[in-house]
Amino acid sequence: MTAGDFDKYIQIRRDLHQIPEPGFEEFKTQRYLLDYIAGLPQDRLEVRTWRTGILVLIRGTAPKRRFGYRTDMDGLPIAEDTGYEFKSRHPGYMHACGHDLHMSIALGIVTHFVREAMTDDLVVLFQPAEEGPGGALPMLQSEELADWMPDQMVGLHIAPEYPVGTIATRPGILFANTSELFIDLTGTGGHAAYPHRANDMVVAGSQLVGQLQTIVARNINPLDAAVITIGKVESGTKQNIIAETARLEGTIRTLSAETMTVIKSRIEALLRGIEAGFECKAEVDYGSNYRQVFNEAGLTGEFMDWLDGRRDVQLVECSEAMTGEDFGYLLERIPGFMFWLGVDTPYGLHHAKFEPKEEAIGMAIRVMTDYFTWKSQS
Ligand SMILES: CC(=O)N[C@@H](CCC[C@H](N)C(=O)O)C(=O)O
Repeated sequence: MTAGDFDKYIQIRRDLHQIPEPGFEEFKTQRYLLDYIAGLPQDRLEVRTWRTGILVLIRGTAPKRRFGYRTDMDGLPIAEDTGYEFKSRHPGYMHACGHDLHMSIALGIVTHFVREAMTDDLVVLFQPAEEGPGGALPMLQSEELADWMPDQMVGLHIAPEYPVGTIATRPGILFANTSELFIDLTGTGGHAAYPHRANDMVVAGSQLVGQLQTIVARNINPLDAAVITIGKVESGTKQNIIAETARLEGTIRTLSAETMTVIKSRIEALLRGIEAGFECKAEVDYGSNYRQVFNEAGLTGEFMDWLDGRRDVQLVECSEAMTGEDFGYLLERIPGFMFWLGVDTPYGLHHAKFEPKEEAIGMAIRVMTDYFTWKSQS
């Protein structure tokens, strides 16, 4: 592939960047991807859709194995604040987690192997709803994937903190276990001047936010990493009305499944305390839960050794991160690994000013196509 070809994938990323959509509503994104794939030589290609996702099988010349590669597709509810000319055209939505780059890289991989067939088969999964409620598990369980199940799975995620050219990964756990967290408090609303006749859920909710932060600080071994973040609080309608309800929305992250259980039981204990203390009702819903991303040691070690010989890659053996990824479900069933791809930007994932360096797209396509070709020959 030439540098000119890589420019095409930058344009694709920019097109996709303009149409970020919520999980399982990636209709325009799916249409864009299907139109692109329809324009490729079709002789080795089979395409299936599953909800808003796509599965692409590229038949090898004499397949003995089936490799798998996965990209996510959805955007985030963030009002974009970049300086891009190709800003999101969907108000309040943005590709702020790199899924536009991920998809463009996946199209580059598909394009390469329909033109230059490898011996083995390759299945490329365009998976919806990574940010929630999670597309990986139902896609894994789908009829569409059942007879195309790969023997090995690879995925990447862009990393703002590393320079372009860097690949960071590790054998074992890479990303945390996650659980969403939705708490609803219900009390009694009323006039702001008569607090004694009401039961104020702004006060109960505020106390609860503080109490939740004591779980990681006071109930979890400091050597066992865990996070509770409340990212959204909703309560009240007007400054002189006592709020009847409060809703807290957040996420829990842990490096072990046991710690997740401990945190959930502590949350429930605190909710019983809030109910007793504020004479209100407290309900919790854990939304979607993702398994840890656990890199299979043999394949990850082999990939890292292979990368070590490349002059265009700076390999980093990184620490675990408290990010989550439903790719963990794929790795629970199929051996494989995920890695971070450096995109060098001062603003982190999920930030409105997030501007990843696009040169990483070509680099990732080159590394992944070389890797699958090498694996297919080994
Ligand atoms: C890579 C990344 O940023 N992934 C998300 C996954 C979110 C899972 C779920 N909706 C939750 O919030 O728990 C992340 O926030 O780590």
